[in-house]
Amino acid sequence: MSDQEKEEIIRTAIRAFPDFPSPGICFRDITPVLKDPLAFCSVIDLFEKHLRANFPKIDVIAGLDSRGFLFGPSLAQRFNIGFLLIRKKGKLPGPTESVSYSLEYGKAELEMQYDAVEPGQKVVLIDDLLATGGLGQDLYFFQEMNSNSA
Ligand SMILES: O=P(O)(O)OC[C@H]1O[C@H](OP(=O)(O)OP(=O)(O)O)[C@H](O)[C@@H]1O
Ligand SMILES: Nc1ncnc2[nH]cnc12
Repeated sequence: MSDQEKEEIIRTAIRAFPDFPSPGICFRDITPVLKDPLAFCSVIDLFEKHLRANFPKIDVIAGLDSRGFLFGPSLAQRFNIGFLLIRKKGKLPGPTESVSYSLEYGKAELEMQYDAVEPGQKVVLIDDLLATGGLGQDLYFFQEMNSNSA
């Protein structure tokens, strides 16, 4: 199957819900992608292809709470590398680093364990969608921890 066909399967599966969770927001619902093995596999295939083409060295896949957790582990398996959790505040034990950011609706704070990444490791952040790009701040989060974000 071509990449274009995979993209079409994914695009068709994602549903749009206007005015959810508040007026003016068009919510993109990925749950049908998870229900359909072909759509889910297409997502992982395209992520993998993109990463292999653009990043020669990847040490860790990091998933953003919570929808990044749905795709990250399957992708990490493709590369035979580890997966780490970046969680909403207060969920991870031990020393953590945190960052606050604004979302399309509301604000949030993310945390990761201080020893989750070794200095110099190349980390790929995985999530389901970009709305305002507020999560781009996570790049600074990783830089602060002496890592390199791909
Ligand atoms: O581009 P942005 O404005 O940063 O928004 C995108 C982020 O918002 C959603 O997560 P949310 O915080 O709603 O959490 P959830 O995955 O637990 O629903 C989505 O899964 C992305 O992580
Ligand atoms: N428009 C949107 N659809 C789905 N999830 C979101 N998270 C933030 N904005 C979103």
